[in-house]
Amino acid sequence: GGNCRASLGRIGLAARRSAGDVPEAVSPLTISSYFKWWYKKTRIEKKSAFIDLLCAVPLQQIYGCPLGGIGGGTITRGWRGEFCRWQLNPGKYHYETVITDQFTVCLRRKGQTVYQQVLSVEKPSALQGWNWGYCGRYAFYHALYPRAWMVYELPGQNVVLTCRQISPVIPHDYKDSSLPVGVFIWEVENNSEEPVDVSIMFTLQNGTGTKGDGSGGHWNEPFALQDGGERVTGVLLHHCTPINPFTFAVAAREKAGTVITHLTAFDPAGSGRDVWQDLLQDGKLESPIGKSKRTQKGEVTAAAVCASCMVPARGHGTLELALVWDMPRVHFGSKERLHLRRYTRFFGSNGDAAPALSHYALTHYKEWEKKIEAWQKPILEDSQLPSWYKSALFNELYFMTDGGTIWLDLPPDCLPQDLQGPGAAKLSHLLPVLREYGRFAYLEGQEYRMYNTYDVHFYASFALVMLWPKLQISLQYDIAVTVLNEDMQPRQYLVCGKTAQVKLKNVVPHDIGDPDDEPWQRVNAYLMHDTANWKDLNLKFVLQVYRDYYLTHDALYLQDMWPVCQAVMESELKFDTDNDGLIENGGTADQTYDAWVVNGASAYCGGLWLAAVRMMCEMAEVLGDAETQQKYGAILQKGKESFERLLWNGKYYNYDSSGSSTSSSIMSDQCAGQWFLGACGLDQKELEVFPKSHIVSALKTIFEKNVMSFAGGTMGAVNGMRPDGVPDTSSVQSSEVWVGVVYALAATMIQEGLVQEGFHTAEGCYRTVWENLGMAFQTPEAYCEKKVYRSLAYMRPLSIWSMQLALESKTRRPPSPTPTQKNPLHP
Ligand SMILES: C[C@H](CCC(=O)O)[C@H]1CC[C@H]2[C@@H]3CC[C@@H]4C[C@H](O[C@@H]5O[C@H](CO)[C@@H](O)[C@H](O)[C@H]5O)CC[C@]4(C)[C@H]3CC[C@]12C
Repeated sequence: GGNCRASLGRIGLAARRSAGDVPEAVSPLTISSYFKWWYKKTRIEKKSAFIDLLCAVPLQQIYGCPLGGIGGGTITRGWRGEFCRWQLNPGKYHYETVITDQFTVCLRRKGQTVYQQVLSVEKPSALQGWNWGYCGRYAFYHALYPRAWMVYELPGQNVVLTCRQISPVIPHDYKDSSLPVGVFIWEVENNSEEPVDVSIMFTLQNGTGTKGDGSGGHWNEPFALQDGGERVTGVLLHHCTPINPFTFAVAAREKAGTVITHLTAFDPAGSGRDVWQDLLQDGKLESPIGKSKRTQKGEVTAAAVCASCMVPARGHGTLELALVWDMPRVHFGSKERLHLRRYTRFFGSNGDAAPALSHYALTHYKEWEKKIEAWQKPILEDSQLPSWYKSALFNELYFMTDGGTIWLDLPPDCLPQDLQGPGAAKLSHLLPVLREYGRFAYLEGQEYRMYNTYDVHFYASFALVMLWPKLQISLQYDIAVTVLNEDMQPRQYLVCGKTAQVKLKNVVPHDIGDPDDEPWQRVNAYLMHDTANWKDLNLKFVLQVYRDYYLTHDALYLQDMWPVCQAVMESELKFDTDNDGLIENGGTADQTYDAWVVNGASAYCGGLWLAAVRMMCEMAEVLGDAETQQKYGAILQKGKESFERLLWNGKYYNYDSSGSSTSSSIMSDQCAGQWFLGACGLDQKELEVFPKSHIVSALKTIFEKNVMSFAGGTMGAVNGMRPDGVPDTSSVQSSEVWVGVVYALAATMIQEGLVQEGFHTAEGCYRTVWENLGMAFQTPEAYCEKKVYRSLAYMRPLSIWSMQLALESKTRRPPSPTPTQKNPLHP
């Protein structure tokens, strides 16, 4: 994708667009209120903006598979092996390649070093004494998250190195998946006729490439930990940062025939000649004992660990290294509360866990590999599935950890009121769930710094509920609490300019807060619109509650969520202003398409509404609440009729019923309600909400117009298409493709039997993002036909897991809840 580098632009206030491209809807008034807000935030308060439209992160087409489990921080490596994207402070990203962080190989034959090379194609100005510039033609990179493989064919040496990078991201595992570790397993293949001594040296700089690396006070020490007959040694790199101090460990497993040596500290700002010569001499490092001195202000330091073994002629050897980071206690940006990461439950919170974590990682990675293989194998070996889909399905999962993700542990003595105010006391299983499984949050996007943005999580939630269902349940409990609470603080919203309170009671929040503030304590970091008026958020809560119950059979969860569902549906009912059983949009961009105005009855929100009403009936039946069942049953009858009358045009559902010049646009997401109904088995004939023939006709129209008549059918589905086959350019977002929406659309197509169409539609997005735009491991929210994109590394594309659910359901429908599970109140 390198050829796109210069020509890609961004959508937003800083977009490199010609003036003529700016949609009429972008009012100068809002732009000026954003600018005023931005100025106050960044220049006066000296904080960073939750969405910075004026200083966007530059696009770098360099990323590969990240390291680390869920919610302990992540370190992303590039596909050329560099350590280049850092998220150690929760939710805060730092994009910097730290050139010292490298693997170097040394080969020795007959007691002489014959080859010593940094395994990097770079030729940096730093560390001039090292042999840089490995020829990229001899290196190969493969990633299948959470694993990656780097193969190096050492030129002229008859030796092949394969590094397996593994992170403990294991479905249904709530312990090892939380660990802030990654391992590098180096397989050495000696294809020559003589033995060779092989050393792999791992060098790591203290810090993450920020100014803080030189803030002084950092220091290193060697360590060794023997437990259960296994010995792991390495170097600890301590960081004395004022906020969120942490320790790295670079470690290796000692075993018969393997020698581990180290250098406690070296100067990465110098030539690096001492380290190089040390290794060159005998393939080992000096291994001094004792701690290093603390760094002075302005000084940086680094450490090295080297694993060596002899590989016989035509033989094979293995060297096992690990990188661990221990930042157990974290403050968010407000610094108001101290939080413990999930893994502290197993490894303690004193900040001295790096040796134990290293030992655990190096003695458990084989188990992790087995579990990951057992999970991925049936999909990888399914010859019916195309290769691109296998890559997309697993690799898009990078966002589960690299979405600024945080996974916290709650202290056992935590009280409901410690959590989030009065709402907490009303949910009987809130505390047990959060105490057992912790608290989970991930960003809307690396560039959109809001946790658990709920209208978007609706799409991504399939990945969470299918792979870590307890985290989805925990997240839902957190949302439920905020529904019951309010925040009466007034504030001005940037788009409409009006002042209103931050959070109303009985409505679902937009997000759970900004990690640069105090998430959970202060929700709704988003201040573009007052989302109390959004039409989709409440419905998306109800839809997820039933979907989660259908997939998990968790009756206690259903029971706890039921009053909350009733409360948000009551709030939503006021949007049915003409009492026709269908809600109306308010003539603003009052839903997830937050720059695309919608007025009156709409396919998107109206469809979500009917699906939610249908699910209310289902839940009422399960819970034996006849009155509520009857109430929503009557609304459903009336609403279905209104929906068809107001929106069905014989081929598809109109965008909205306002009769505006774009009312008849074809929206790619018009079947979102059906998507959820189908995923929960509520689409059978006698239960159907939308006539099957209408859904199939709508999907076929979307395929013909939004997919095949857009970019030659090769870029997925444009959000809005005019019936004459020209994209709807009435708003910024109608002419965008949203990757996560496309994967959801593909899932809906599969559910409805349009399997070929579904795969073709989704393939367009995968190939555009991962191949043509070079945006591997940073899938954006949106792109346009002509080289414009928006919001890199985004949550919504995790919706690809709904394609997998649709495929699995076709062969094996999840068993229906048993009668007892179905009706916990009236067994
Ligand atoms: C201020 C402009 C004019 C508004 C008016 O006068 O009516 C706005 C027009 C376009 C807006 C930008 C559109 C893209 C971004 C959207 C982002 O919101 C998040 O994005 C998701 C949609 O991609 C949404 O589902 C999620 O809930 C939101 O958190 C906010 C920043 C935008 C750059 C937005 C900024 C205002 C406009 C320029």
